[in-house]
Amino acid sequence: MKKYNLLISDPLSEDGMRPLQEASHIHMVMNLNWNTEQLLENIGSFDALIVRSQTQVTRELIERASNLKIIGRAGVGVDNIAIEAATEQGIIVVNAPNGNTNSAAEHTMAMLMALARKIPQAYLALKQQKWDRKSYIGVELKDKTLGIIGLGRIGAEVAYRARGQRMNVIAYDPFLTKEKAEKMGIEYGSLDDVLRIADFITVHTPLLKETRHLLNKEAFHKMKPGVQIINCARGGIIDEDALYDAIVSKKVAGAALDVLEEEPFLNHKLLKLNEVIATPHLGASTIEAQENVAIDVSQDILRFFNGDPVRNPVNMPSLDNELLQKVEPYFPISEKLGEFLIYLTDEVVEEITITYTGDLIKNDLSPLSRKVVKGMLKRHLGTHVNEVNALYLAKKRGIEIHESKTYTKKGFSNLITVKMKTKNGTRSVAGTVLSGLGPRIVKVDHYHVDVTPLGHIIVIHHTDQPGVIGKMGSLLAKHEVNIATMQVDRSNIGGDAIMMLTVDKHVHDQVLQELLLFREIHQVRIIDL
Ligand SMILES: NC(=O)c1ccc[n+]([C@@H]2O[C@H](COP(=O)([O-])OP(=O)(O)OC[C@H]3O[C@@H](n4cnc5c(N)ncnc54)[C@H](O)[C@@H]3O)[C@@H](O)[C@H]2O)c1
Ligand SMILES: O=C(O)[C@H](O)COP(=O)(O)O
Repeated sequence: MKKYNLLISDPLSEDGMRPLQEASHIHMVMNLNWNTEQLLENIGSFDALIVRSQTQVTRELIERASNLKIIGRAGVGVDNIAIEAATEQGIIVVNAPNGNTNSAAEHTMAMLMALARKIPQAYLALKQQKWDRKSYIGVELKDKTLGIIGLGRIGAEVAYRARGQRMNVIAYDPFLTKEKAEKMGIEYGSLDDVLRIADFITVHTPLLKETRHLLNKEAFHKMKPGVQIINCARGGIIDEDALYDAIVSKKVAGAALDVLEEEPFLNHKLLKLNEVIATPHLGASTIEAQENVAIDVSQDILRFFNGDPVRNPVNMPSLDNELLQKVEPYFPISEKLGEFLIYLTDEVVEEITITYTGDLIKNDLSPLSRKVVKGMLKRHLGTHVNEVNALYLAKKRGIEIHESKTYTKKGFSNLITVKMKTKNGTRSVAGTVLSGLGPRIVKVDHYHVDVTPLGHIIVIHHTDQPGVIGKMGSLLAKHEVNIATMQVDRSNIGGDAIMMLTVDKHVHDQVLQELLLFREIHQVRIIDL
């Protein structure tokens, strides 16, 4: 049995990793002390890598990772992973988005309360033998307004907890509707509303181009005097210079920070301000969260190496069980349609249109489209192409991919038609899965056929006239090529026709050349699927 080498480069829960430890086909190496150079030097021998937020999985590291197939992030944020580079290399990235939600929300509440009551500052004074009750007068949370920017998993949990503290909550999230806010018992607002109204502002967005420095000089300017800020999401969402100035100018009364732009942060100027309290990125650091994320990521790594679809892909569409059950039977035919079609041309492919017809169209069919494109590219790019990088590789080669859906049924409960445009015209192939019989190619261009897409296939375009089949049969017999099945269709009597043969062995070029010597035969394609 093939053994896969797995590197774990950040501290993870041992209990959570047990499924991987017990898997006989996984060889786990835990190395928490490698510096960047050592990582670069050694990454080439690993099939899988698991990290938290500490290891920087840069483009350079990914480009050195010639055997890497999967990167697991035991947590939510993937801003330490060069996702684009991973996608280009066909490396799947998975994360564990649900396991630390609760802990991060609880940490946010702990920071909110500690900030409001100046607990860390008072504790520090006590440790320094100072009994000072005047300097640490706080504020109540009850009836204050908490502004939440980013109402995803953690933001929503924070909202529920803040309501429990009898706070008013106003939230901004591009996906938040008035109805949803009402249902949650909170107010829905724009970003400006949140900045203007809130007494405390907590951010819970990912770090993206759009969220970098979301709280900047202008944003602080719009806030209420005396506002307090919490960041238990990602360093970089807040412009740290702007926050520093806003605190020094007394516009902002305090800030609680679990994360900063550069970590570890020991000598940051913000930490020198009395108004700032901080923790060293501890939002997910609970026994429960660490066990949860380690289990989730381990299971996805195992699923991947067992050939099963992963649950939490970051650079591919995710497939829940319900969707998987519907689309999985169509995986083989989708890939074979792509593989088959590419044999029909010697020209550069400019455009691919994948049309889905039938019951399946209510679902996200992009996993099938990825299979089609993978099948097409595989012939020329080999095993390097997979479901992760197929669309990227097609785009890089200037191939436009279109997907369309139509309800109109044409005799099959579901039909997938793939059309390929080259400078010489278009060719197409359609396929389905027949109940109890499996995948079938049912149409090539406008001809109807019924062929299992497997093994060696000869596609012959010819003129419909007596004797062609006989001549062709004798020629194949002369070369000891046994015909397994044969399909014929034509445009009209005496017009253009197609013959599709499945044969028992690979057909050599010599046979193809001899077939083309027959006047009635216009084109021959030898296909090995
Ligand atoms: N401190 C920690 O240890 C810790 C632990 C867990 C998660 N996190 C971080 O917390 C953040 C949130 O995690 P999550 O699991 O809730 O993610 P999530 O994807 O469930 O939620 C993020 C939300 O932000 C919203 N959003 C995106 N752009 C926005 C914008 N410009 N303005 C307002 N909202 C926007 C999204 O619509 C989404 O609803 C992430 O940055 C994650 O990395 C930190
Ligand atoms: O995004 C996350 O999941 C958190 O920031 C946790 O990061 P960590 O795994 O390094 O604690």
